[in-house]
Amino acid sequence: MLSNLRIFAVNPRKISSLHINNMYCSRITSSLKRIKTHVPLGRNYSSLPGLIGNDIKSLHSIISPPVAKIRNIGIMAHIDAGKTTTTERILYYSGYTRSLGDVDDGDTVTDFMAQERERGITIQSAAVTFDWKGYRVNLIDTPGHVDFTLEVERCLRVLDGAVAVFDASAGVEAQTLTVWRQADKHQIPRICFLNKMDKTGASFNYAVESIREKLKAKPLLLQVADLDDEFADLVLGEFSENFDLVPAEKLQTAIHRVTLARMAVPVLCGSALKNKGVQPLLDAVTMYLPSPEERNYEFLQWYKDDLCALAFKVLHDKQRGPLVFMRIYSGMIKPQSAIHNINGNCTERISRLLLPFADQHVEIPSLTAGNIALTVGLKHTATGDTIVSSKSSALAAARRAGREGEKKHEQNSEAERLLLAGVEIPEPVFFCTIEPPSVAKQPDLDHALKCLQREDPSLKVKLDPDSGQTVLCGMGELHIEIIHDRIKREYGLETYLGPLQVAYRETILNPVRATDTLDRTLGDKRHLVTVELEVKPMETSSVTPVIEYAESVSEDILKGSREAIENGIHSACLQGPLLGSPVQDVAITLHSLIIHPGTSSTMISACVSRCIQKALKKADNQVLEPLMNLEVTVTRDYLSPVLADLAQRRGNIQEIQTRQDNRVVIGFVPLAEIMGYSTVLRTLTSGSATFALELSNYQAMNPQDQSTLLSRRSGLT
Ligand SMILES: Nc1nc2c(ncn2[C@@H]2O[C@H](COP(=O)(O)OP(=O)(O)OP(=O)(O)O)[C@@H](O)[C@H]2O)c(=O)[nH]1
Repeated sequence: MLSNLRIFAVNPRKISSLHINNMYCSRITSSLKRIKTHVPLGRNYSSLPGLIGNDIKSLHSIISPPVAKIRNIGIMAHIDAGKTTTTERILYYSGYTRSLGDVDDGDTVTDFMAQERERGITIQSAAVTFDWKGYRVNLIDTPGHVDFTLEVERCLRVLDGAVAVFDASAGVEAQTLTVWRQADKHQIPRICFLNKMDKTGASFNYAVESIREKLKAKPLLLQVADLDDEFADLVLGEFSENFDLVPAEKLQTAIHRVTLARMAVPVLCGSALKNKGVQPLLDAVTMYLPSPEERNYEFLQWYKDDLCALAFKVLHDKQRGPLVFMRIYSGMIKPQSAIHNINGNCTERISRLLLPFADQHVEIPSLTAGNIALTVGLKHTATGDTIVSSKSSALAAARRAGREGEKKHEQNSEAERLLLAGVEIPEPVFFCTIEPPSVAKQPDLDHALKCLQREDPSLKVKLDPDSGQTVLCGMGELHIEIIHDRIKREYGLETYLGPLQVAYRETILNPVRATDTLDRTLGDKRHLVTVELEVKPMETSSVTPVIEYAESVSEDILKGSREAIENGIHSACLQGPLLGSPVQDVAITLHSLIIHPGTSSTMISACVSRCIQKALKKADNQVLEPLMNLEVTVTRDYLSPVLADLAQRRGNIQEIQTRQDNRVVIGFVPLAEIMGYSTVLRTLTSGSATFALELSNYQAMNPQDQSTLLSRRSGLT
């Protein structure tokens, strides 16, 4: 409840004694209902924001503000914590929208994709640029649903700071932990916003404790006293003598420093829905989160003043073609100029340069380091590519990086270190076939899938070698559903999806040796290869096979045929003998390879591949299935039916926590058993429970479950 808000008073002129890790909190006993809000609560948000017209304040004339005044910020949280609502309020208070969008009414600015408006969830992150008290803030709204984790990772890579939004009645939830870990990985300074303080069951103390315990972070409790005049008077009057006098800017600088060093996280609270605490949050963003020049990006020294940027998002626009969002780390981008893509090793031309404002874009003449730009005209750049001004500039940077690497005895290749993204693309866990309405439409479907893959590297598309059908592989049911929907809406193609299937893997339990000979004459050429190799199980998990060469295999043979051998190994491991699933956790040792002169590399690959397939068939095989971390939040009354249902789904319950009046069931469950769980859970609990799922690992199926699965697949049951 708002009346239970705990507030730390910061006097803008004088500040009370400061013990950063043990800040004073005071309870406001008076209801904050008396606070006057200056926000009209009308829902008549005028459809799309445009820069001309009354709804949107025009952008400041400064296109590239001083870098110290830039904040590249992301908002991250568990699903439904209120990121989108908070973003809408931020846009309202920063002056860019005249009325408030509402996720429940489906008229928010940042959730501009049709599906987002209908489903009320954030799917694609949209960059929004606005100004606040002389600062330029580039804000990226990131999705909370686990199916879109990669979107979050990608966005975190280009941020200098983040706001973690929590539902104050739930504290730290499953997905908060995931995004928190991701932010740790990218060393992002953060502030916390405890949202939904108006909700029954909201507890400031509980949420702060969960930040301390589950995230292992040190919360700094802050709230500016100007939310409530009466409270401010108390602090400035009666209580002021209790505190040492510390100038406000000294306090701010100290908080800024500890936030930047990630020694602690400032915590603010409020209610985005009820328009409470949003301006202080914006102040905190500008005061405590770092500017781009305060982040220590090691690679900047290699580029000096040359352009270095990261393409972190690609969108396809029907009229303008691919739009590429870029974070500029150094140098400048101009329209009508060429850029070099290090990943693709290609040079292409930017035709236009835009400043992103949700789904509206302002044309600009140039943009400098620290900013987020939107470029038009790049046809080959994909999400995650590193962009520089020219090939020679990349070479110069590589030389500098090489020198630096030598000093530090680093092993990485120069080119590798120049690539900025470093975002791991998780392996998809679901797949299904997709078919166009007619064979004639197959090229259109291929085009749509190619465009969607450039936008979303977690979407994989394969061809089923047996049926020739196109197969979609994705991160979850929702992910595949959204892709299907987008093909229909954005590319006008009505496609048919086959049943959703779990992506299993396979491995072997014992080492096996095999030999094979391929002898084929094509035209007047004889191709003859003999190979002997061993496939053995590995203790450590590795998605790709570990390849070893016995000493008996001569250097000469390897020099000419290494690529062909390894291609053969990789292609053989894509299809295991049990289910045709990828084979993992294996090491392959090549013992001998005899090649008749003139044998083509395709034949060498084919022979190696066939030999591995033979070995895999001889081994004892094991199916590995994706195991999910599951967290179900349910009221006490419904706990028993939820547990009984999970037991039938091969669920393994680890812990049942108490969270206010709710019970939180934490455990593991095989993905195959949890398909369509949202509908089941809704029915079981009359819609009162929520759940979060995340891939934990691949685990060996027990013999009975494995044989049931194999019989089902072969049509015997
Ligand atoms: N009571 C209360 N409800 C809120 C508050 N902020 C948001 N909500 C509600 O919480 C629900 C989720 O809000 P969103 O803003 O869509 O949350 P989100 O984190 O962006 O959700 P995803 O994009 O799906 O991850 C909506 O029904 C909002 O109206 C708040 O301060 N108080």
